[in-house]
Formats: sequence, structure tokens, C-alpha cells
Amino acid sequence: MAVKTLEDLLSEGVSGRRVLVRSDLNVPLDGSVITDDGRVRAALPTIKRLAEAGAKVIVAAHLGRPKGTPEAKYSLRPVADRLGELLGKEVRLAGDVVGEQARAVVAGLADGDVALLENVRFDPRETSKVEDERAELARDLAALTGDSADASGAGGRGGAFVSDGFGVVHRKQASVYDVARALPAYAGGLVLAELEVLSKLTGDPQRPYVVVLGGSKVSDKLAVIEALLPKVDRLLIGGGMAFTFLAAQGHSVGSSLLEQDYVETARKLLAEHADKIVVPSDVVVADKFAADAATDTVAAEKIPDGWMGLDIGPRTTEHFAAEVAAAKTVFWNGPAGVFEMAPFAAGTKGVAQAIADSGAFSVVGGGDSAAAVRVLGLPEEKFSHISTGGGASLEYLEGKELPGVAVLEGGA
Ligand SMILES: Nc1ncnc2c1ncn2[C@@H]1O[C@H](COP(=O)(O)OP(=O)(O)OP(=O)(O)O)[C@@H](O)[C@H]1O
Ligand SMILES: O=C(O)[C@H](O)COP(=O)(O)O
Repeated sequence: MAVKTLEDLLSEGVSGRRVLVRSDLNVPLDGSVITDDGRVRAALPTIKRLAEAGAKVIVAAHLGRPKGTPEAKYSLRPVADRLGELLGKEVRLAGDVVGEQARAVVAGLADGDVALLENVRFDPRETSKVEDERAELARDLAALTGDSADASGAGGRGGAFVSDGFGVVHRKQASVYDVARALPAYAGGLVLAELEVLSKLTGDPQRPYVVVLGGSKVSDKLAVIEALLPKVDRLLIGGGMAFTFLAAQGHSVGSSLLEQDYVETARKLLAEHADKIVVPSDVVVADKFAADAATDTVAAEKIPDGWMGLDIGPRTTEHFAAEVAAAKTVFWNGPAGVFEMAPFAAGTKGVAQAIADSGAFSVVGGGDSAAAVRVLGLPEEKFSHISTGGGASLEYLEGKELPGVAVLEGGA
């Protein structure tokens, strides 16, 4: 990739310069408690290296999907605190994105200090479809790094932008895309590392190449399934998306998650790729979507009316585990069941354990799948790579252009 990188920026020298870093700090929260800080940890090395080299680091990030206006529940306060704990120094959170408070916090930065701007999606221009609006926010962000107030200290060298939020590079948003045109832009270590690992899956993966898909976003992942099928040796389908495939086989799926509009396509894919697609042969069903539901394990073609499938059954888990054990390359996106509730966590745990034990080159992509690895207490180090990107890693595997990367290459 012909881009300038964090290493280039560090060798130019950053001492005294204000450097804007876009990180993906979109973590799962329970109230104000971070339930999985994986993304904060992943963002740390770039921030730390810049701070240690004497930069005044300004971090921009989003949390959730607020609608362009401040909302307390989407404040980055818990993230600023966690980042500070992990860095071992205070991270001041600006009370706004590019307003007076942000300017004041930035003006107070000493060399090596780190500040976090409030949720960039509190500003409606961040996600605007109107390019001029996004460009205006990008200029405001760039101005925070401006060397006018800083020219002497910075030795005439102005600000810089480091794009390190891999999980968000598939978004054409102001703090990801447009800002890279408003400032000298550099690819951060996390973005480069993620792209390098994922390129091993799109290049010439070692075979057998097994992909495990699950989760609940069937329609979102339809394009990925179609794009992946010609490239993989096996596609194991669990989670909520399995029921659309079971319906396509003519089974009744009770009140399980079902994307009726996709049944016909699923039937076509099953017919064309019968040798590759594996769907569940048994499922754990429940009489309601709750941890205290009545449950049963039934054959996939015998889901009773009014019951819903919330996990793959033990026979399926064993089958998936055997496929994974034989693989040389595994990509996993989407939990096999509702792992957040104990009665429906066994399938996800079994599949994840099999991936960890497989010795294959294994990549976990997807917010909930990565969280499942940590929340279920699986040995993280036994996975080759746990991607910080959900949608971003899938779009990459699909072969789509990632705007936040293309702009660094001078394209998009
Ligand atoms: N059988 C099922 N019925 C309903 N929901 C399910 C089922 N199996 C898994 N899920 C839910 O799917 C959710 C995760 O789906 P999702 O497609 O968002 O995966 P992901 O790993 O977060 O990927 P991405 O980051 O791409 O969104 C989990 O919250 C899980 O409870
Ligand atoms: O969680 C993610 O996948 C990234 O942070 C991107 O978030 P978004 O889907 O709300 O753009």
C-alpha cells in the first residue's frame, strides 16, 4: 500500500506537534461500564508511541449511533477514563467536538499529553451525506492541530492526521475520510496490521479454508456470503442466520429469526454450493427470548411452532468443530447463538474453542464475536488475529473499497 505511515511521521519528528488520531473506541457498554475494552487496548500502541515521541495527541472517536446531537448515554467519558488508566496518565475529555471546550483542552496540552474529543457523531456533519458539510467539520478538526498558535514550538511544522480506527475505515465520514484530505495523513499501526492480516484471507489462503458465519444480521451479510462462497472450502452457518437457510430447505422454523425476503436466495445458494454450505442439524430452542426460558434440543427439521432457535445444538457444534479442526485457515464472524444468555452460549463457546485449538491461521472479525471470545473466557492468544473491525473486515473480504484507506492512498 503506497501510503505514508505512522513510522514516516515519527521519523519526520512529532515533538511539540499536535497530531489528530482517529481511533475506533466504539466499545460495548452496560450503562457506563465498558464490558469489553478490546478496542481501547488495540488503539493504545499508536497513541502511546506518539505521546512518547512528544506529540500533543488529540484523539477523535465515536460511540454508538447518536443522531448528530449530544446524548449523555453516548458520551465518551467512560472511554476517556479507561484510556487514561491504560496509558497511566490522565486523558482529558473535551466537552464538545470542535467547539470552545475542545479548543481550550487542546490549547492546554503539553508535549506528550493526550486529549479525547467528545463523540464525533454528536456533530451532525460527521455522518452527513453532503460532502461540503463533512469537509467543513474536517477543516474544524484540522484547525485543532493548527500551527498558528504553536508555530514556534512546532518549529514551523503543522499538524498531522493518523488514521488508526480500522473498525470505521469503511465509513465515508468526516473524521475518517474528509479529514485525511485536510491534513497530511498517515496510516496508523492498527490499520496497517489489520490490512496485512486480512490480506492473507483474500490472497491465497492455506486450504482447507473454512468460514464460520453467525449472528443476527442476515441481510447485511448476504453479500458477504455470495462473495465468499467461490473462495472457501466450507461455509458453516450458525446463529440467527441459519434459520433462513433451514427455511430454504423447506423446514418450519417456528418463531426463530427469519429473513423471508432472503429465503429464495438461500435456496439458490444451497443448490449451487451444496458441497460447501453446512447448516445446523440440531438446534437449542426456547419458548421465549430470555435467559429463564424453557428450552429443548431438537432436530433442525423439528422446531415446534411458537418456539425459537437460539443456539446450534450439540451435534451441530461437534460437526462444526470437526470441520474447523481440519482447516488450515479459519475466518469467524457472528456468534453461533445468543451467547449473552448462558443457556444459549454452548454453541459459540464450542465453535470458538475448536478454532482456538485448531492450529489453523484464524481470524475473528466482528464486534460481538470478538467480545464473545473475551467474555466467554477463551484463550485470546490462541487466535491468530482478533480483528477490531466488524463491518470493516467483512467489507474488506467482500472486496469492497474502504474509503478511509483509499483516501490515504490518494484515491476515493
Ligand atoms: N439464533 C439467534 N437468534 C437471535 N439472535 C442471535 C442468534 N444467534 C446469535 N444471535 C445474536 O447475534 C448477535 C450478533 O450478531 P452480529 O451479526 O451483530 O455479529 P457481530 O459479530 O457483532 O458482527 P458485526 O460486527 O459484523 O455486526 C448477538 O448479539 C447474538 O445474541
Ligand atoms: O462497531 C463498528 O463496527 C464500528 O465502530 C463502526 O460503527 P458503525 O457501524 O456505527 O459505523
